[in-house]
Amino acid sequence: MSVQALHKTMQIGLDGARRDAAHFINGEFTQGTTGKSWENRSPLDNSLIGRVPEGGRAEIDAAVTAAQAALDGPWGALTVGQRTDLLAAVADEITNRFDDFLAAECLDTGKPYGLASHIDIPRGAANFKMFADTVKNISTETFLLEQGGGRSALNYGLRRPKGVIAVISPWNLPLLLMTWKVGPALACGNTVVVKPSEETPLTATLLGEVMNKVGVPRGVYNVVHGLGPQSAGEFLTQHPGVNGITFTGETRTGEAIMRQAALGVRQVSFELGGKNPALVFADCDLDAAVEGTLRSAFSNCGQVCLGTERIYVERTIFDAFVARLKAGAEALKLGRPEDPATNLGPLVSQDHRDKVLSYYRLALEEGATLVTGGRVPDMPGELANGAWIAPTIWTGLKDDARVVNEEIFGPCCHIRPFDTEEEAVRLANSTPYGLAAAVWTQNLSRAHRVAARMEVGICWVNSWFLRDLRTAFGGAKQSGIGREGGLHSLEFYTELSNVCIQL
Ligand SMILES: NC(=O)C1=CN([C@@H]2O[C@H](COP(=O)(O)OP(=O)(O)OC[C@H]3O[C@@H](n4cnc5c(N)ncnc54)[C@H](O)[C@@H]3O)[C@@H](O)[C@H]2O)C=CC1
Ligand SMILES: O=C(O)/C=C/C=C(\O)C(=O)O
Repeated sequence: MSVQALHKTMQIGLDGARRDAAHFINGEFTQGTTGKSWENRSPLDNSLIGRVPEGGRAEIDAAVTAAQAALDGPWGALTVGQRTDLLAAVADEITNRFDDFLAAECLDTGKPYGLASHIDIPRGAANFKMFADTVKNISTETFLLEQGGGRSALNYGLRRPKGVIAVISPWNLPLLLMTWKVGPALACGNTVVVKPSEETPLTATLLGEVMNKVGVPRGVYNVVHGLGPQSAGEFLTQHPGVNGITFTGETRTGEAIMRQAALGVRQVSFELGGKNPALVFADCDLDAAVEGTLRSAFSNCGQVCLGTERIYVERTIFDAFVARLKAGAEALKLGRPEDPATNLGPLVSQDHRDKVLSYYRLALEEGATLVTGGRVPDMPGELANGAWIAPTIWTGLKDDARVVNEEIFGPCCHIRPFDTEEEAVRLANSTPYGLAAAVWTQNLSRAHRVAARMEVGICWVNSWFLRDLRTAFGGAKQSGIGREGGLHSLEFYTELSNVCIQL
């Protein structure tokens, strides 16, 4: 199906010939009152997808007020069973409208259908289903305090929703990462105001239709579009009616949001940037290590915070690994989302490509050997106007090179040899980030030993992006604050109080 045909399949908010986005406030689609908007352009060919309204303080106020009213009213009055039934219905409706969500996500991001239909959209549904199941089965602690003389007191924990949660989400996995926060927030009984990334407004808007269709009360799920600083993002995170802020995105943005959250001492949950290492030992299954590293470096055009940008390979297999990764990268097919042969789409925007290209230039200035890529590829027809970029591999950089230390967020990686396990661990940990690592070895003892020493939130062994949604997920060091996933999400999305009863 062509992108033009996809435009016609979708019915978003204020429907029209173009796919204009809309705020979704108190169960209604609206263009808001600021009169400001921006163009949403396709990263495939720079064509106009539609316009996106920019929300201001009035829209944020209206959304937070609606969210609070829903908490005080119909949403707060539901039993856990009624609430989780509604969230299961949300999951089912996302699945019913799979093609609409797929079209919207691929319009905004240009990512291949093959990727979005296996990862982004199913996870959008699973994030509601899994947390609905989780909250039906939670218990809290109980302690009997023995005071002596036959007296005692019973203590038990109670979990209450935190209140109105601000969700600030990025553009790389828009539906997946937004619902990863909205799912547990609603399952725990909160209401949300979402500020999606300005690059990818469509799936958050479309989810509003799903909420209305299945009967989620108005005000429970709100969306206000806008930018970050001095716009909807900042206004939302500063709003005194917001009780907690959850954010996925760049570390420096996390710092800004943390300052905003300090007003009124609101709690934050952050999943931030990374500069993730892969350690490839000579005793690995080389086929699996090459295939896994190809995915971890290049999937989603390298726009995955868990992706690998630093690869350390034991010297005895270094040349073979570099040659095989190069061959794999050169075999990746760039193309349109709907083409089943496509492996890689474009980057999300021209601006982001400018940023990634600046690192491609910097790598050469810093003395890298270019193994492959490093350029803008020739694309046919109107695709020549898109944000395309070639998958790129470097070797030969010094450990203190900026390209080896700064998050680039593009389809690129640097490969460096190592001689000992100790050296590999030291190199992997020599970063202020601590999100993810991948270890490739068939030596079980080494796998456990090295994994235990990785200063990260998640360490994959002989795998990558294998996600069990019940597990703790988040970043160490400058890669985040807190953990979400399964029961861990309750720590942020609920307030735990202790009841102490003198018996
Ligand atoms: N998952 C990740 O780790 C991601 C990392 N990035 C990295 O971040 C770089 C910049 O990309 P951006 O889209 O600009 O990411 P960003 O981190 O600046 O923005 C993410 C979200 O935060 C919002 N935001 C920005 N400033 C804000 C503020 N002061 N208050 C409240 N909200 C604010 C944005 O509007 C957007 O919704 C990329 O080049 C990439 O390197 C980008 C997207 C995701
Ligand atoms: O929750 C997941 O499975 C994936 C998370 C990925 C990111 O947080 C990211 O790429 O930003």
